[in-house]
Amino acid sequence: MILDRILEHKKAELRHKQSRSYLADLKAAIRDGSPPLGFAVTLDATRNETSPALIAEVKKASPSLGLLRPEFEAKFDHVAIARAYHEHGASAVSVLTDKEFFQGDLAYLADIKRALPIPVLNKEFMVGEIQFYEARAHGADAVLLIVAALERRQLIDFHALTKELGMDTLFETHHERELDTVLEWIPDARLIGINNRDLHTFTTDLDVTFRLAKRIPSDRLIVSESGIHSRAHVERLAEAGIHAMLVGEALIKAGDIGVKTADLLGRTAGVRAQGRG
Ligand SMILES: O=P(O)(O)OC[C@@H](O)[C@@H](O)c1c[nH]c2ccccc12
Repeated sequence: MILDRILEHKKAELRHKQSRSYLADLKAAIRDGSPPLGFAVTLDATRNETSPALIAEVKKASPSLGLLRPEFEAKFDHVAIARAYHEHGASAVSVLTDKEFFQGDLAYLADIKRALPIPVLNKEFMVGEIQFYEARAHGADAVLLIVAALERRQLIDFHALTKELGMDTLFETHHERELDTVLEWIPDARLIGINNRDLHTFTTDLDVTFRLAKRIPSDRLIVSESGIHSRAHVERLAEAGIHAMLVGEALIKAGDIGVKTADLLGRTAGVRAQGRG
């Protein structure tokens, strides 16, 4: 399936990054950069009864759809997109940095971090330690660990490294057994992601969130990921007590990204947003 292909490619990519001087450069950049913002804390503080906190994703392409908008071929203004998210109520931004399958870039992460005061998640396929230094050096406040992609030992060690670097970990699950692995082996896992997308078929189903959420202790923050397209979806998530939601496609493909952001959150876009392209 696609995840296996991506992981294979990611490991090959990492083999070219294993020089001591690269790690030393990243550590120096981390030392000279600003400290991370609290990702989980921000989500918790900005959610309300009618809407989970929004993590809005800067996503240029996906393996199933290719470019999400044809005009991205000529111009992809990642900072303008992130700014629209922020101005219309997103609590945090997720930035895809994988080049091969999502046409992302670590530079997008750094640019967005510099431009905005809200926390950023580095959306990557983490398979080696160097990537955590890269994430932090480019401004990440949180990273994603995909439970289906990692051994138990890696989950534990990568989470420890993430914490050491001052970032938060979002654990992504899709099946009961993956969720149980996290709950059993990572006692301090605060942010639990439930990916509604089946990586074999690419179909999304919000019921995955409702099913898995029942097993999650109430002291955790639940993040519903993928396939969230309408205000009706968001209301169902809010009713189920879901704390946060990760949305890419629906926002990126909207005629007006800012208006769609506000719409998902049940707000009307402000005057500042009107008349924008
Ligand atoms: O574009 P969507 O359906 O709103 O989904 C966003 C996000 O959940 C999705 O991009 C995603 C979830 N987990 C991932 C892991 C890697 C890459 C991408 C993802």
